[in-house]
Amino acid sequence: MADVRLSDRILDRCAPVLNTMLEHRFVEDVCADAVPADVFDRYLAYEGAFVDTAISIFALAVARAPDIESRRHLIGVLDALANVQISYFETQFAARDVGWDTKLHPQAAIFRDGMAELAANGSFLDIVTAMFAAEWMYWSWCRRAISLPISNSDLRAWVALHTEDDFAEQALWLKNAIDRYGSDAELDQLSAIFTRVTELEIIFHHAPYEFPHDT
Ligand SMILES: Cc1ncc(C[n+]2csc(CCO)c2C)c(N)n1
Repeated sequence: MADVRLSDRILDRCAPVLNTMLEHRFVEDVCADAVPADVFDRYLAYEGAFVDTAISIFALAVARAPDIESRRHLIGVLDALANVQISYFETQFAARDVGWDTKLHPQAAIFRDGMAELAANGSFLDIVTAMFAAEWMYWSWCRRAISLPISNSDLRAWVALHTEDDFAEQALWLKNAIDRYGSDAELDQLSAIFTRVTELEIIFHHAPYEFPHDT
């Protein structure tokens, strides 16, 4: 076991919950080209809010990073979030009935608040692991989905964004950072964070299907 990387041990430990997320109705609907239009609209509103939150989370990671190499990399992530991902939502929202001011479904708010809390209270490695869970999961299912027909070109573009080299490198950087900065003694703690994030993801991806909501 000694030669198995910490990040792979975490993935192994968390495989059941990760697989549950990878089989989520939303993922299955994307792969079956069957996401209802109103579900996609609400998903985009909640996603846009999360990408905005992700900027704050990565900013905390920059603040707590142990060296300049990590800081440089994470500042690049912040740049991509602010100038590539947010731009995608600006274009989408201009053409739709939803936007930055759309009220979050309570379950989308649970995800946002849970992620923000993990970051606020977590160490550099805790934050890296939380975002590794979120990015690795998207990279995994989007690679599957991109080889299937997706008739909505906006949804297709969103899936494609998560299969590009830049995104893959980012997910791999997080994975490698766990191995570089973590130790086996942290396996339990980091696996708990990975599990918690993936549970929050499952809650988040139910939200666009549950409408109307009145809270
Ligand atoms: C709900 C949700 N979970 C994970 C991702 C994947 N993802 C794409 S960009 C980004 C932030 C940093 O790059 C993350 C985590 C997502 N988009 N939405």
